[in-house]
Amino acid sequence: MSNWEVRISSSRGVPYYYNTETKESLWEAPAGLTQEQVAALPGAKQYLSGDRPAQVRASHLLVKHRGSRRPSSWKEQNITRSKEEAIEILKGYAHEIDGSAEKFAELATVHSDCSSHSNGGDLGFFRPGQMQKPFEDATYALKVGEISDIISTDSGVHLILRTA
Ligand SMILES: O=C(CCc1ccccc1)N[C@H](Cc1nc2ccccc2[nH]1)C(=O)O
Repeated sequence: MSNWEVRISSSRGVPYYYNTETKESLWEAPAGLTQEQVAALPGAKQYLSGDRPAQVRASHLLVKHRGSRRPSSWKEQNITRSKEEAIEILKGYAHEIDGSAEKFAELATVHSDCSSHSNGGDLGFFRPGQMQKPFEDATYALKVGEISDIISTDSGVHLILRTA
């Protein structure tokens, strides 16, 4: 069949169709493909399935470690703590936060290794395909107002508060 696949536009956060052979991109499904053929394209299940709300909003508190993809932050030029140490530190914050959104923003501002610290950890709205998968899945699994368990991404270990 054709060399079409479904991808996500990270700038617009919406799916588009990309032909890996002709390098052509389309916002709408290529003409001539049946509904079934579109649904069978690589990426269709992940990016076309409509069961997730279009966008969510979350704040997070990130503690990086030496295995982080970028072991540096506004706080610390060269982060050398182990992942285990990072998890222990984050457990301490989770205990202090104790489910409070206000405490979450306070601690994220002071302790988060992400630039979003300057905004209480707020990342703004995002859609499926824009954030690292473990982060996206954990956020969508939360109800608004809920705080996640500790989750791990290539960036480090996080606490997530879903806000919308
Ligand atoms: O990628 C960013 C910026 C994220 C951001 C989005 C929207 C508003 C403000 C910040 N910062 C990384 C750390 C990081 N890794 C993450 C992975 C998932 C979600 C948020 C993350 N933050 C880093 O600093 O290494």
